[in-house]
Amino acid sequence: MADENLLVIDGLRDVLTLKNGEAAYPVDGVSFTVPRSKTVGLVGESGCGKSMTARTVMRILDKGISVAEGHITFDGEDLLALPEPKMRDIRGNRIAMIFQEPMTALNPSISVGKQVREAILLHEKVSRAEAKERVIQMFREVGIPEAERRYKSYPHQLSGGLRQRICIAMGMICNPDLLIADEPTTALDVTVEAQILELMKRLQRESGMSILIITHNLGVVADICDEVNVMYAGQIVEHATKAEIFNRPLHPYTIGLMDAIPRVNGDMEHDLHTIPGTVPALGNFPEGCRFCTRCPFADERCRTQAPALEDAGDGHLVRCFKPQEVR
Ligand SMILES: Nc1ncnc2c1ncn2[C@@H]1O[C@H](COP(=O)(O)OP(=O)(O)OP(=O)(O)O)[C@@H](O)[C@H]1O
Repeated sequence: MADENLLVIDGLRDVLTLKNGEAAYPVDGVSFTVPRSKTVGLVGESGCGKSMTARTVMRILDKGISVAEGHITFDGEDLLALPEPKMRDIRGNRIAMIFQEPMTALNPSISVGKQVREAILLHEKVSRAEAKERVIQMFREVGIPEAERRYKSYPHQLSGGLRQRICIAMGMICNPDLLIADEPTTALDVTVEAQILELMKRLQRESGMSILIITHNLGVVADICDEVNVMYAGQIVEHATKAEIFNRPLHPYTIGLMDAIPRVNGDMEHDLHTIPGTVPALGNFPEGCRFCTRCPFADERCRTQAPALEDAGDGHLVRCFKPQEVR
C-alpha cells in the first residue's frame, strides 16, 4: 500500500555562510509531512524560514545555500538524491509551486497563454494546437473570463487576481500531485483571496492533489488547512490539526499569532494586537528557546535551555517548557 504521506520532510537543515564567515541555519531541523489529498499549512512571520523550506523541496535554493542534513521523500523517492534531469521532470509536472507576487513568476514579454502552453510542451509530447486548447480549458476552470481572448494578453494587462489565476493555471496544467503555494493570496484583496482559496479547494477535490500552503495569515489557515505547522526562527514550534491549533493552541508564539488576527466585528485598530519585537536575524538566535526574547512567559530556564518538540497528546507537538492552556 502506498504511504499515506505524499511528502515527508525529515530533520531538514539548510546552511549558508554569513558575511562574518560563520555558518547559519535558516532551516534548522525541520520535520513534517504532507498527507495525500490534504492541505498542510506552514505558518509564521516573515523570515522564519518558510519559503526556504519550500524552495528546498523544489530544489531551487539560491546560490550559497545548501542542504546540510536531512531527507525529503516525495512519493517514496529520495528527492535530494535525484539527478537534476529527473528533478526537472518532477518540478512543474508532479510538484508545482505558485508564488506570492505573480508578476515575478510570469515573463512580462510573452503572452500568458503561451507561457502556460510551454509548461505543457516541456513535459508532454502533444501538438501545439492541442496544448493551446488545454490551456484555454484550464483558464476557464480557474475562472478566467473570456479565456480565449485572455490567452493573448500580456501579464501587465491583467489584474493581480487574474495574474494569480494564471499562475494557478500554470501550476495545475500538468495535474501535479503536490501544489506548493507560497503566500498565494497575500498581494490580493480579501474578496479575491476568498475566490482563490475556493478555487484551490475545488481543484483539490477534483484532482486529489495535496497542498502545502505557506502563509503568515491564520485566517487562510482556518479556511483551507487540515493540519498546521507553526515555524519560528528556522524550527517547527507547534504542529497539530487545524481544530486542535484553534481550540487548544499551546505555544505562546501561536497564541500571539492568533491574537494578531483582526476581529471581524471589532474595531480593527484596537483589536489588532501584535507580538512585541521581531523575528531574530539569522546568526542572532537567542540561546535557549529562540522565542524567549519575545515571550511573556519566559523564565531563566527558557533563556538557557533549548526546548525539544514534544508530544502534548494525540500528536499535538509543541516546542515549549511552559505550554499555555488558553481558554
Ligand atoms: N539568499 C539568501 N541569502 C542569505 N539569507 C537568506 C537568503 N534567503 C533568505 N535568507 C534568510 O533566511 C531566513 C529565512 O528566510 P525565508 O525567506 O525562508 O523566510 P520566510 O519565513 O519564508 O519569510 P517570507 O515570508 O518573507 O518569505 C531569513 O532570515 C532570511 O533573511
